[in-house]
Amino acid sequence: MSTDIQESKKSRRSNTASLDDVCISEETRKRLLYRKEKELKRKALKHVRIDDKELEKEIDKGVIELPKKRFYRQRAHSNPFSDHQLEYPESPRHMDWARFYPEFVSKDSGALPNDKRVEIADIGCGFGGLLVDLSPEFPETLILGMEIRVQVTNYVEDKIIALRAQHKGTGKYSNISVIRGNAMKFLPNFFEKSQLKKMFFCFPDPHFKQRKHKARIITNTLLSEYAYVLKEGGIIYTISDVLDLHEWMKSHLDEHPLFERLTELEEEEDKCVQIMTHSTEEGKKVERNKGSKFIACYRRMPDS
Ligand SMILES: C[S@@+](CC[C@H](N)C(=O)[O-])C[C@H]1O[C@@H](n2cnc3c(N)ncnc32)[C@H](O)[C@@H]1O
Repeated sequence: MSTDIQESKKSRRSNTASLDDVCISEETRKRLLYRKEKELKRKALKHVRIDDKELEKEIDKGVIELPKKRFYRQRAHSNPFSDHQLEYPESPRHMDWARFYPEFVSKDSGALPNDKRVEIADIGCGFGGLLVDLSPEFPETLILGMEIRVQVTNYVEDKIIALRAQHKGTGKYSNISVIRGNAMKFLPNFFEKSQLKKMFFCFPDPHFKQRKHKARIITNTLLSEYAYVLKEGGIIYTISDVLDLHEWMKSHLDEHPLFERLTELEEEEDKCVQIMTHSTEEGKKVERNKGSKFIACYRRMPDS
């Protein structure tokens, strides 16, 4: 760990030098430097327990601050069909989740206990507001955000590192993590059959044009994959400010034999509905613009 931090400082110095040699605007230079510095820190600090001595020194120096969103901006859309050189495990058995939730690792075995698996997934988690708000509601449940955009994933990862560090000793935020991934391609590589209790689809990309509808994250084929990773009684939560997309998600879920809509009362009383309505960054933007939010939640039915 200490070697990692020394390496990170050394490499930070050499990267600063190389940026001096190229012709870029001051703003770009600042953003690149910020990203590089955060990347090095992320590499050094991620996947460590918060009681680690070296990390404590960094925290005491006040180095672990919340990331600044403006340095992580990137194009709003990422093509879910292109090959992003994403890393994904051969199968869920090949996934080492211990690195993502180090506070839950058993000291004896050095691994996560058998009953500790990701059970809540926020698909297309964006800047991670939902993860942060779900964390205290389900402190013993492992929650994962999956996000396709690199810089956005980096932001969420840096935010979780900072939050864990700022709340060291309390265990807070140790149950949330994020992974870069394309949920439309590799979900069964990450999750076993019937593993998940809840899946969130908050303000998914609307892909307005008809010829782009196939890129929507809810389709018949994808719903069958979601049904595969969800356990019976598990719930899919959807929310959107785009009525057309809401109707699209509803009609596909209504038509699918393995999903049934929650009753109005069930939706009203579900605390996750309250949380997802107000906690995501897109949801907050919709609120600021006085837009509408359309919600539909569906239960995974038993296999017939
Ligand atoms: C409009 S944003 C909503 C973000 C967040 N859920 C919120 O409500 O603030 C949609 C997000 O889904 C991500 N996304 C789109 N397709 C994806 C895919 N196939 N797998 C994972 N993430 C995806 C996008 O990069 C984007 O961050």
